[in-house]
Amino acid sequence: MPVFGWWAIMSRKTKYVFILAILVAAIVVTWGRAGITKDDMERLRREELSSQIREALEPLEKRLGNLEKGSEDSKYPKVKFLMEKDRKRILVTGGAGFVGSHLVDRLMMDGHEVVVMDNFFTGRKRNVEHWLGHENFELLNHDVVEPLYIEVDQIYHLASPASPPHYMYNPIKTIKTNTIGTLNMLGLAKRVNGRFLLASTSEVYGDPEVHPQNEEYWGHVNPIGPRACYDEGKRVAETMSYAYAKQEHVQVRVARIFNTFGPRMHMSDGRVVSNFILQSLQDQPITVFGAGKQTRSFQYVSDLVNGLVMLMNSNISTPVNLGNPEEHSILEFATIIKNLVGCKSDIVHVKEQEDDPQRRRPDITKAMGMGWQPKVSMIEGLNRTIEYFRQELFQSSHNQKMILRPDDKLV
Ligand SMILES: O=C(O)[C@H]1O[C@H](OP(=O)(O)OP(=O)(O)OC[C@H]2O[C@@H](n3ccc(=O)[nH]c3=O)[C@H](O)[C@@H]2O)[C@H](O)[C@@H](O)[C@@H]1O
Repeated sequence: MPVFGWWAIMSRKTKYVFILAILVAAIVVTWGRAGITKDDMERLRREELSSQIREALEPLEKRLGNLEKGSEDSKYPKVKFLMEKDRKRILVTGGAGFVGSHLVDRLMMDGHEVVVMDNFFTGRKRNVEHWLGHENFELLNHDVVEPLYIEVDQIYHLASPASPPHYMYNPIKTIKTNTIGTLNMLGLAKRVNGRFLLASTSEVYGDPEVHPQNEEYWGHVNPIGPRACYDEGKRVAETMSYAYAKQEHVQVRVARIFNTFGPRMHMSDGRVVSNFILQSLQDQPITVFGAGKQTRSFQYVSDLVNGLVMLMNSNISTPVNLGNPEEHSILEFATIIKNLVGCKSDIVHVKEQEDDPQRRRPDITKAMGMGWQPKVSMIEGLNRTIEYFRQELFQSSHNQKMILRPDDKLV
């Protein structure tokens, strides 16, 4: 039907409504065109676009935030939170060394503030690298032979080379470290009224005539032999500690540490455990010095660390042996390591060392009296250490450095 036909049959009222609707539509279109400019359209388009981008980015930002938070949490091993009154400021001299770094891990994880002082002669930055930047941690490149003025509550004085080839390498420096270095640290303990723990050694017993060695034994040391720089250095360090205790009322603790081993020993440490393990892992001859009848008793490093912390916080001011009494001849020990590694190395006998102590085993009755005893068996400790050196060899052959954190399975 033509349009005019419709118009003809529409009622008058419908015609008015129809005309009104057309007018309103025309006005809206004209006003709309005049009111919304091109710029407005562009702005609206941009706003729409940015809100779409924001919507798309929001979940990504959230995920990124979570990832950052996660990596922040796991950047450092977990430390306890200690109230101000319980938190101590603790100096560890030689804190980047083998034993020192394990002690630092323990003190950090217990929630204390730890200052590590090391001259990096035998210590390595990578032993404490996992704490760099932590608010409770400070690393000082400082030689203990120079005085240090800081404020601390406790001092663990471990600074000194401890492996025979290292301490014999520069005997005068070893003597200075153990005498002047110890005097400096005792002076600091006196000034700040702090507690001082000396890492002494089973070497104060020399080549012992008493077996096993208890703390009452005065020792049998050659004062002019090749080991004297260390043995006599530690003996006079003990003497100085008790002089400061008597004269200046410094609170001193003395740990006589017996042979200790574990991860983070230096590849060129030169002591028997690292030598035998590295030789076995590389199918090289295992070098027993002399006939190998001399004995040693080996403790795992975590047991030593427990003992050091316990002793520091005990009220025992006289010397305490810390060691594992399980005794083996060095020849037996070579066979044990060879079997654990499962290698083809030959055991060879090379020239014996001058003044090498023939028997060594701690009497730990006194340490047990303070509630301490070794928990890690020699075999278990050796397996962990073998694994550590296996990884160390692999990484160094790939030009990578081995960093062992306390929350890694090995420790
Ligand atoms: O490990 C330690 O904690 C101690 O190590 C040394 O004392 P030492 O018992 O002579 O340590 P090693 O050099 O490991 O020697 C142990 C025995 O193994 C022998 N050895 C060592 C190395 C080697 O390749 N082959 C070998 O037969 C040595 O002659 C010695 O009889 C230090 O002098 C101590 O201060 C330190 O506390």
